[in-house]
Amino acid sequence: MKLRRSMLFMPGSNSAMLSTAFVFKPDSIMFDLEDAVALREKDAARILVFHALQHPLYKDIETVVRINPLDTPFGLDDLEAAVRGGAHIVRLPKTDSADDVRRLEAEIARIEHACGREVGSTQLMAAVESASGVVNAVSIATSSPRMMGIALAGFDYVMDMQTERGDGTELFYARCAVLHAARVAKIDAFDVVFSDVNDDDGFLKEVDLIRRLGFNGKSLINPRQIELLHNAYAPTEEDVEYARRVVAAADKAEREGLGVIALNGKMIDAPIVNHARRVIQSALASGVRK
Ligand SMILES: CC(=O)SCCNC(=O)CCNC(=O)[C@H](O)C(C)(C)COP(=O)(O)OP(=O)(O)OC[C@H]1O[C@@H](n2cnc3c(N)ncnc32)[C@H](O)[C@@H]1OP(=O)(O)O
Ligand SMILES: O=C([O-])CC(=O)C(=O)O
Ligand SMILES: [Mg+2]
Repeated sequence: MKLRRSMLFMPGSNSAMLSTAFVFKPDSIMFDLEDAVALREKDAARILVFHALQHPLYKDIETVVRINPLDTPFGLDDLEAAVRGGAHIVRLPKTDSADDVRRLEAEIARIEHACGREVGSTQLMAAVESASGVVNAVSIATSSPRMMGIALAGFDYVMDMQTERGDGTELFYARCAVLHAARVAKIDAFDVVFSDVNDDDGFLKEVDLIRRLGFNGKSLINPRQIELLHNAYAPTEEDVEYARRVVAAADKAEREGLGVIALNGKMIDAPIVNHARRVIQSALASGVRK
């Protein structure tokens, strides 16, 4: 089971962070060339990220580069650096339509071919940050076999919607739309950045909501959020114990040729057994909640 709970952003211009970030062990690390990088640092950041991608310290971790959109003066140069540097995933911000992804895909294939990287090996994800992006989420998510994920980017999205971040009501439709698009396309879904790095309670409340909705994980901005997120996503010992009993009861029922059965008065059928197997797999991959 490939876990993608935490995708840690870091400004591509920050050489101190680039040289230490791998120690925090997020599931994926995201070098940002877009909004975390000042205009006059764009070129320097691109070179730093190109070198960081090839450093042996990053060889065991999934790497993502958030490029600038292709209609900016930086987008294509960013893409060259990301693909030639060997990024596993390119994240396209401010994706409004499937055409944005298709244009990116064509450029990636050209660069892979030119630099001798296997054509098709660079994966893609799209961040939707506007009403158009959210409304087009299904066509964006299904736009390319390279797509591995779709993310909701809350800050630009609430601006486009002429509102602001609040208790989550303002994101409810967008979260559901992005999540459904991901499940239609069979790719991963990532929730928004939580910006107050000192508010653990607020962060955990948001994580509880998005975990129950079904998101694979979240974009993060600070290493202190990683452990909190991973722990909240791990199943509890009771969940695992119950899942084991469900699977054992289902296996016994199958040997005896029975279909639906009951365990402690609760119906056990195929979806419930599948869920139980998933809980066990996820405990094997992430451990149990502390
Ligand atoms: C709307 C958007 O587009 S969001 C996406 C773009 N934004 C970003 O990439 C922001 C990334 N995050 C950051 O820059 C920072 O975490 C901030 C500015 C939010 C907070 O900074 P600080 O208050 O200094 O964080 P904090 O005190 O927790 O830092 C502790 C250590 O972790 C490091 N650190 C902090 N954030 C990160 C990060 N995202 N990646 C790697 N290392 C980090 C710091 O360098 C510091 O290291 P040190 O102890 O060796 O000096
Ligand atoms: O992509 C993200 O998660 C962060 C971002 O740009 C936004 O919220 O506007
Ligand atoms: Mg944004």
